Amino acid sequence: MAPVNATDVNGSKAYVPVKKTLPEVEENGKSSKGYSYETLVETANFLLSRTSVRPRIGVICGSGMGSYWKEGSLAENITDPECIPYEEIPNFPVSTVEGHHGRLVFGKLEGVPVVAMQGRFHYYEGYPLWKCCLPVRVMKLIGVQTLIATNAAGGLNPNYKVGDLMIVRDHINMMGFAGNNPLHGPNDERFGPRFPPMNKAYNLEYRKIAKEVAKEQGIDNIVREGVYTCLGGPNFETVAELNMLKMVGVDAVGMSTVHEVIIARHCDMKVFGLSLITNECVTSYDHDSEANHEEVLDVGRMRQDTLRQYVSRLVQRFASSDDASP
Ligand SMILES: O=P(O)(O)O[C@@H]1C[C@H](O)[C@@H](CO)O1
Ligand SMILES: Nc1nc2[nH]cnc2c(=O)[nH]1
Repeated sequence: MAPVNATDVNGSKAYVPVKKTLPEVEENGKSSKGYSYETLVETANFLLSRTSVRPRIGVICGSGMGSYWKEGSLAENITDPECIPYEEIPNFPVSTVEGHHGRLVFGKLEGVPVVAMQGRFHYYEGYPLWKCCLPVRVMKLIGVQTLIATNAAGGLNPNYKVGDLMIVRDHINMMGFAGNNPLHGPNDERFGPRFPPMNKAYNLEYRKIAKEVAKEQGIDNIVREGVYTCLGGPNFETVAELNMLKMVGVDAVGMSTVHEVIIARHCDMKVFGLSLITNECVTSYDHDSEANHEEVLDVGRMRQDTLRQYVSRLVQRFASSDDASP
């Protein structure tokens, strides 16, 4: 495009667009569009060299599931644990959320080899989406085939109560509507296709198993199934935003998971999503309460035994179901 004339019709200086190519932001020599396949292989090889467990299932422990505290949480229940702090893992981001553990725990849950992320990376911490999801690709490279992504979320469905669990049936990628997608940028076919489908994001068989296990454990009265959405955070939502989300069919609102699931499905991992409803979304101006992070953590602590027992059994049942399938 030719530069516009520097003098506008009134004789004053007009804006002159300068044609320049913005450099790709480099961080430690890595492109802003994501680390290369080879770089992530380096990270995966580091983890394989530091651990003896070879997990097929990866669990992301959300805010309601012991990413903040130790005693009684799922990750603390892993037997023969091999723990690696994020700071020691090449190319890994570090958790900036105060109190988050920030480590990978390799070991066994009900005899099944797993790796758990104790502390995840959120967009609101300042990481681009691709970086928030980097651990999912690393999991894939070390042999993980199933991702269990858990989160804390606000309950928007009026039938939901604080302390309920929601099996994620589907998600709405709100941030993606604005063009912010973890797959944005060049595609490496070694991870997956340029245009991955997303209509079977949350594995149907796992969802059936999760309902069966809820019955067996006598918690089916608190286990729901619904649609999750992620907003960038860190602020909680306005009344108007929540009413809009309700209208489009959202049952629970959080600040994670959706982009991790997109990356997992892109590289053909099977996915199960679970939300802990930690607060009621306020959809009326007459309502006095306000969402807050302390409540999220308190409800997580209150439900930690139930969650630990439920997710541990799910791991065991998903593994047997995978073994049985051709
Ligand atoms: O990591 P998750 O998605 O469980 O954490 C949610 C979102 C925010 O980090 C936090 C808000 O309290 O809970
Ligand atoms: N965006 C969002 N994230 C949450 N995490 C826990 N509760 C909430 C909530 O109400 N909104």
